[in-house]
Amino acid sequence: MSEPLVTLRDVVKRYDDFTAVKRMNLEIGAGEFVAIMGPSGCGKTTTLRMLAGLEAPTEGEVVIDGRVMNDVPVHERDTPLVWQSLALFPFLNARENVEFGLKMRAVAPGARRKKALEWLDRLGIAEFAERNVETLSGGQRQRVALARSLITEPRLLLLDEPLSALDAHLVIRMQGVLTRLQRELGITFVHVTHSQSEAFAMADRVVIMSRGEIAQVGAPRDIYRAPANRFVAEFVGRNNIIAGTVAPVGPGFGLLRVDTPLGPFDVVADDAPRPPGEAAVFVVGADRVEIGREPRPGAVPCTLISEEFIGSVVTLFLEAPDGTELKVQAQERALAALDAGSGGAFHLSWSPQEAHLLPPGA
Ligand SMILES: Nc1ncnc2c1ncn2[C@@H]1O[C@H](COP(=O)(O)OP(=O)(O)OP(=O)(O)O)[C@@H](O)[C@H]1O
Repeated sequence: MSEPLVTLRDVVKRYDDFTAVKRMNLEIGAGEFVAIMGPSGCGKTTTLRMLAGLEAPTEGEVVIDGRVMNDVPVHERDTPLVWQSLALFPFLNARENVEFGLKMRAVAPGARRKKALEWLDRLGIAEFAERNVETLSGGQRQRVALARSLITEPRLLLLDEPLSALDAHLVIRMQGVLTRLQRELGITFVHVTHSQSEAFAMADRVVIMSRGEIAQVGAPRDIYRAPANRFVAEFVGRNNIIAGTVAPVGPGFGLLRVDTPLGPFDVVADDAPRPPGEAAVFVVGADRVEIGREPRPGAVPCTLISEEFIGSVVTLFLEAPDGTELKVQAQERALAALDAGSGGAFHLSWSPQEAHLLPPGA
């Protein structure tokens, strides 16, 4: 990571006797795109509001660009926050809304007008400059809000679910707009979202929070393929989580054997001490499971419970004889040959390389 622009050092936020953020430590590099995600109430917005100066930490330090910001009021900061409801001024047109930040900085009318038009153009909405914002569509208003936040050229832009009110096709377009802008401008983005696809599509690093704590920080691929604990494995979804105990005799070759109710499985060993009989949990991505009609050595026999279509990708939910639910994700075309609709037995398998061990006790 580049030099950190933002450092959260042992940050705690309490509301009376409820702790919304528990001793959080995080560094965000200059020019990084970081997404914060997690279930409702996990402390995402509280964290973002502390970065924006809308909340003061109860303990710890929020450092931005080398300066401790705990007590710096919002109007002395350069950390605009864009959120779902936008809070555009309804009595101003698009250009006037965008100009607002420069007006507050006493920039001359001609100069700020020119700059506002440049930003509206950059966001592809120059033609709406003189329109009242109330008459614009959701996506257009979202762009006005972004232009208004970016016109002061902040080093850090905070985004709180900015796309959650938009239609699915607009979300994809706005994701493109946001990532392009972020790369072109080199501004650090911290983006709070409920949406995994949004976070994984845009962010360099994703922070997963649970109950006021960071559960994992990493590149989207690492979070997806190598979850640090059961919470993350379940939260990112489409993972098969299989629990067992370390077998008395291992297969060697860097592999560990885990005895499970589905049978013994070999998985890639990690560095943790793994005495025989100790609990071991591993994760296999649903898209890494092979499914066939024929029994194969080591494959798990299953019956199909349900199917879910998302575009051309299908997820099959199956049940093993002991009641364990397993998921398989594949292209619809690849599954057509299996004739899933006719019922009957399926056999699932995966290679040891696709099985990711969770750390002991995680
Ligand atoms: N002003 C406040 N007073 C008391 N409790 C608060 C206050 N603000 C937030 N909380 C609590 O802190 C916890 C974290 O809230 P926060 O808004 O950060 O969650 P979130 O992860 O952003 O959730 P969501 O996804 O639902 O927006 C919640 O339990 C919330 O009720």
